Amino acid sequence: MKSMEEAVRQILLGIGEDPERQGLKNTPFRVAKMFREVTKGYQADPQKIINNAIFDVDYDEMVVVANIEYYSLCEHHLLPFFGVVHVGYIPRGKVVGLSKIPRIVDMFARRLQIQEKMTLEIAHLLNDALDPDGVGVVVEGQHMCMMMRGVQKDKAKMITSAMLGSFKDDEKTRAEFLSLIRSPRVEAPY
Ligand SMILES: Nc1nc2c(ncn2[C@@H]2O[C@H](COP(=O)(O)OP(=O)(O)OP(=O)(O)O)[C@@H](O)[C@H]2O)c(=O)[nH]1
Ligand SMILES: [Zn+2]
Repeated sequence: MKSMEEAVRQILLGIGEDPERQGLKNTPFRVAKMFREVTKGYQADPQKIINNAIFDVDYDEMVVVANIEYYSLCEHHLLPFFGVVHVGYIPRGKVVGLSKIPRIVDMFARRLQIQEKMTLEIAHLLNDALDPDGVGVVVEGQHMCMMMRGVQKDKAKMITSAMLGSFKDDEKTRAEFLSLIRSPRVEAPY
């Protein structure tokens, strides 16, 4: 903790600032606290998040939760990337409590990430926990490291997907999922 604060102090010195001036005096403390907050997904236990909320149900049609907003940090630049996640699955006897899906998204988003890995991690956790007929995850992301620096393309959006089971093997299932998340009724807020 103290070493994180010292590291932030060094960054302030590195950019030519005066870490002792009034506005910056508490900044090393604030930044260390902020980093712990936005990376608290490392401490989360996936079993604890979902174990108590798996329910036996006969429902065997597609379940879709669209437009789950997330904020993550790219592991290359420690700058935010953010957007929405769409999750779909076809249960095989077991469903998960609705709120647990955004909690799973947050658990993986609040780490240093690349979007592809986060997409896969969400899909595999649901697949392992529910043993469903299939899982689909689509992630839309805008990356600050590409918007405010580097190539500076602020309209470019990255779209990644992970399709498992019937979402991978069955074209109709995949098409149904993609059409549900593209429906104007679930238009992304971004
Ligand atoms: N595939 C992928 N790449 C990412 C993600 N977040 C950031 N990147 C990219 O990671 C790459 C790192 O490339 P480097 O050449 O090592 O770093 P850089 O010199 O800062 O690259 P520029 O951004 O092109 O200036 C960049 O192309 C970023 O756009 C992500 O979630 N997925
Ligand atoms: Zn980056």
